[in-house]
Amino acid sequence: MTAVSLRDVSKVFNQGRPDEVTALSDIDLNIGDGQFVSLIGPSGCGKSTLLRLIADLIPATAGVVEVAGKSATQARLDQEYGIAFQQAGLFEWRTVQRNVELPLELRGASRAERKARATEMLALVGLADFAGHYPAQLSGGMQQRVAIARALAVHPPLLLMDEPFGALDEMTRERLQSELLAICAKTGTSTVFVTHSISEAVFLSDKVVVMTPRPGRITATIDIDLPSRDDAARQSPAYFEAITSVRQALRGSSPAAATP
Ligand SMILES: Nc1ncnc2c1ncn2[C@@H]1O[C@H](COP(=O)(O)OP(=O)(O)OP(=O)(O)O)[C@@H](O)[C@H]1O
Repeated sequence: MTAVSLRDVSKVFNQGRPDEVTALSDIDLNIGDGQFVSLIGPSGCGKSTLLRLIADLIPATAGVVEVAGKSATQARLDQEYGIAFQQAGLFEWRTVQRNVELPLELRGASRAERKARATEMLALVGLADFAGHYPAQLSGGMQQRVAIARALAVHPPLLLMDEPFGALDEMTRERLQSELLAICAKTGTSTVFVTHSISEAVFLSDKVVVMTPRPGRITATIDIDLPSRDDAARQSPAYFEAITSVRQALRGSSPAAATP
């Protein structure tokens, strides 16, 4: 089945006003079940807007957005996806455990079910021993792992992530990338991942979608085929070749490259 499908989608902000912005134009994108897809492109090319359309946080101006074969609105109501942003966005006054329980509370899950699921998710992200801590007592990387656990707590088939590792140091980032891949493989979750990092996109993805600004469009879709997704993969010729392909696609799409 198709996890996400966008057909001929556009998004115009402030339509009809002097400050009108066409953030996205002619977007066609299909993401298969279990696929990991990254969106990459220069600032302002509409990556976050695309993610927000899929999440039904904002409506499309034209075109069709479907998640798990349903309208984006229905998919949101059915909690078909979890979201994690650059800021972990945890509630400071709730313990780690109770942060992860939140989406289950919103769904009306029983106390026992919430506790069991949160415990399972915290074990999955390696934070079983921190359930009783408060967010301020955790490092940035640990807070991101709590945010991922929370996003996955309702076992959504789809995970939407907007630069979740952007604020982390390189070593923590690489470790969380590997952990995320392991979690997605274990749970069969499809993922849409926004990043500014070419190497991050290549390491994580089955498919890298390259976007260009003004108006935001998709200019290339690059399939990534690495022999493995472990640390050795970061040294493989296939990894460096894929990085070059994405870099070239980005150069081709940058305004500077169009200047004679
Ligand atoms: N709520 C809004 N109202 C008006 N314009 C908006 C709004 N949200 C985004 N835009 C505009 O839409 C365009 C795309 O923005 P978006 O945040 O999706 O880009 P991005 O690729 O995620 O950028 P970055 O990499 O800097 O995060 C930009 O020109 C932005 O100014």
